[in-house]
Amino acid sequence: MTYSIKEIFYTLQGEGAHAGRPAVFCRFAGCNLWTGRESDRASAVCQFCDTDFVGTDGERGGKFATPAALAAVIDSLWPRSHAASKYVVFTGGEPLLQLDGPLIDAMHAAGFTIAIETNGTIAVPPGVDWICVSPKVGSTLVVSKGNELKVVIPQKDQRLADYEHLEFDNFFVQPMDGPLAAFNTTLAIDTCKANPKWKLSLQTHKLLNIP
Ligand SMILES: C[S@@+](CC[C@H](N)C(=O)[O-])C[C@H]1O[C@@H](n2cnc3c(N)ncnc32)[C@H](O)[C@@H]1O
Ligand SMILES: Nc1nc2[nH]cc(C(=O)O)c2c(=O)[nH]1
Ligand code: SF4
Ligand SMILES: [Mg+2]
Repeated sequence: MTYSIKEIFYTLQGEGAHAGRPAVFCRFAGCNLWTGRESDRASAVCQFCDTDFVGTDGERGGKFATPAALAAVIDSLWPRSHAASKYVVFTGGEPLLQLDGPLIDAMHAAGFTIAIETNGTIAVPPGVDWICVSPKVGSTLVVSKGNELKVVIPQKDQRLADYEHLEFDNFFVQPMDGPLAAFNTTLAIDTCKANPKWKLSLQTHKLLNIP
């Protein structure tokens, strides 16, 4: 299939259990919970998105006709002679609308460990090495196990207890960015202190002013 890619960049993973880890980010275009158009935000299932995932016009974005072509661009960003630590994060938009077995195989063939950031509404194909699920109130969660559950708080009608039985190795709350970011950060800290099942995930790339 042809992959529609918004942007590809090399940075540090900003969030979750791997915060600080060098990673190539591959951002797929499109999402199943919002069109990405501001005029649709108020009626979207997911209304708080901080990301432009519309189109293929970002850095190194485009339409890639084969897994090998996409894997080659991702691989070209990894520093030469440090092949042992190759790490790619597939995000979006919603990466599971496009990430498939042939692309997973191509990344593994190039020596990468593969992570995804997903909203959890679409099943994860076999072979993904690190699964981060960030559930959205109002959507149906179908991915009930993985490596980290990263819940953006607060969301209307959200109950953290609904997630605590799921099979994840790490449970994070991440403060919702936006006009109430400072309030939401205090709320997230208080949430973790009151219920230590949860750990704090900050969007450290925003604090550092890196992509
Ligand atoms: C842009 S999403 C793309 C991947 C996937 N669609 C998802 O929602 O997980 C990447 C991460 O950013 C989080 N995120 C999006 N908007 C946010 C905001 N305003 N504040 C905090 N985290 C946000 C998402 O919950 C998700 O964990
Ligand atoms: N540095 C950095 N870390 C991230 N972790 C998840 C991101 C995402 O947008 O999926 C992201 C991102 O956009 N930048
Ligand atoms: S599901 Fe993810 S990409 Fe889609 S609108 Fe929500 S945060 Fe953005
Ligand atoms: Mg982001």
